[in-house]
Formats: sequence, structure tokens, C-alpha cells
Amino acid sequence: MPTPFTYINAAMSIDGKISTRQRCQVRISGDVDFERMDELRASSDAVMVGIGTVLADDPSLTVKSDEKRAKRLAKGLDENPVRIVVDSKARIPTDADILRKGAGKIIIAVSESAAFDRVESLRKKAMVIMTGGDQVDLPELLSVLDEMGIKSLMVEGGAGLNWGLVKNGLVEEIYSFIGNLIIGGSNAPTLIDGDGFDEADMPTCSLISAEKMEDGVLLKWKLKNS
Ligand SMILES: NC(=O)C1=CN([C@@H]2O[C@H](COP(=O)(O)OP(=O)(O)OC[C@H]3O[C@@H](n4cnc5c(N)ncnc54)[C@H](OP(=O)(O)O)[C@@H]3O)[C@@H](O)[C@H]2O)C=CC1
Ligand SMILES: Nc1nc(O)c(N)c(N[C@@H]2O[C@H](COP(=O)(O)O)[C@@H](O)[C@H]2O)n1
Repeated sequence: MPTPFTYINAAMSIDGKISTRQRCQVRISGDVDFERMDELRASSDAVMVGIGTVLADDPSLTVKSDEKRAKRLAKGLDENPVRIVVDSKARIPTDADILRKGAGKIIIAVSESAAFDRVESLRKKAMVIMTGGDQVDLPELLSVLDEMGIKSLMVEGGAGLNWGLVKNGLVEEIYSFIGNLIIGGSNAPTLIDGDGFDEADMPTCSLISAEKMEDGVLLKWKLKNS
């Protein structure tokens, strides 16, 4: 089944954490990396996060630069890419920023385990796509997105969603900005959490580029199995 070109973009500490043990939003990127992230948003068909990130960070996932939004409009696109939340049980608060801020399509990807009334109330604010039994079926979801014309998909985390996508072989590239911080903590989320791979199954990557950026480094990887 065809799926969009899917890539993860994230910022992590020297020790691979993407947040603290309190799971609150941490500014790891500097201005240059946030600008790069905004350009990626502006140039992607869709941006995706997991419900854990929505509950922790309450992001809007909008393109921040007026100029970049104007360029999208000039090309006949919506100001923002399609914004997608992977949320099996439809837990997203109805006043979440992503549902209130910015123009453009919003998709909430739920599973059959979502309560009917929650799904019906979300349908007033967003398009709902249902796949999977207990949890969202990510391969099926990405196939549906591809059929809808979404050909490039930027994944902005968090740790659990990143795992689900990589485990299913759905990620082609990973871009990680490593900032000059040490966060530590065995309960702080890393770039990829979940159950983890056994040694025999670990995906390997080839390095696309390594670039010094402000006080950190931007690494771009291509997954070999994709
Ligand atoms: N530094 C950075 O670049 C970034 C940092 N973060 C940080 O990451 C943390 C959030 O990460 P995390 O808590 O892992 O949350 P995620 O955003 O990764 O969401 C995880 C949730 O996604 C849902 N989900 C649905 N289907 C699947 C599936 N098939 N596979 C995997 N997950 C699925 C699950 O909830 P359910 O079953 O209910 O649907 C799961 O608990 C926050 O602390 C945030 O600040 C987040 C993004 C970027
Ligand atoms: N690239 C990057 N660097 C950091 O330091 C970060 N904390 C994040 N977090 C991601 O950005 C989202 C915030 O988006 P809004 O601009 O508020 O819409 C957040 O949810 C994470 O996905 N990213």
C-alpha cells in the first residue's frame, strides 16, 4: 500500500531526551532550528503528532512565518499543512489549540475504542478517520492519507508515536537537532520510546548530513529499511 514520504523531525538533548520527566515542553532548539522547523511545516502536505504531545504541549502546529503562509496561499494551498493528531480514544480536549488556531484541515485519527459521543463532538471541529481496534492502525492510516493526496508527512513526535511509526517501517528519514543540554531521567521521553527493538531487529540508518547549528548539531538520517 502506498504511504506518504514520512519523516520525523525532533529536538533532543545530548542524552537523547525530548522532554523532562515532567513531560512538559522544553525549548531545546534555538531560533535557527525553529526557523528550519517552520520551513519544514510550510513545505509539507501534513504534520502529525501523537495525543501525548497534544496533552503535554498543546501545540497549534501552525506555520509561524507570515511570509511562508503567504507563499502557501499564493500556490493555492491552505495557510497551514493538514494537521493530524493520532488519538485512539478521542481524548483531545475540545479547546485544544490545534482545534482553535490557524486555518486549514485538521484530522483526528481515532480507533474503534473511541467513545461514540467523543467522536461525534470531534466531527464538528475536524475530520475523523477511524482505523484499528484498540489503537490506531498506523499503516492503514498512512495509506488513507496517501489516497487523500497527502504525499509528504512531517511527524513532530512524540516518543510513543515515533516508536509506532518506526516499528511499522513507515519512516523514511529522521532529522534530529541535538541541543547543548543534558536532561537525564529514566522516565523522561527519548526520541523513540515504546518497547524497543531486539538486537536482531534494530533498523539501521545511513547518515545524510551532520551540520553544526548554533550550539548544537543537526543530524539527518535515512532509514535503510524504508
Ligand atoms: N523535543 C521535541 O522535538 C518534542 C518533544 N515532545 C515531547 O514528547 C512528549 C510526548 O511524547 P509521548 O508521551 O510519547 O506522546 P506521543 O505524542 O508520542 O503520543 C503517544 C500516544 O499516541 C497514541 N497512539 C495511537 N495509536 C498509536 C500507535 N499505533 N502507536 C503509538 N502510539 C499510538 C497513544 O495514545 P492512545 O492509545 O490513547 O491513542 C500513545 O500513548 C512530551 O513530553 C512532549 O513535550 C513531543 C514532540 C516533539
Ligand atoms: N523542533 C523542536 N524543538 C524544540 O525545542 C521543541 N520543544 C519542539 N517541540 C515540538 O514543537 C511543537 C510546538 O509547536 P507549536 O509551535 O506550539 O505549534 C511541540 O508540540 C513539539 O512537537 N520542536
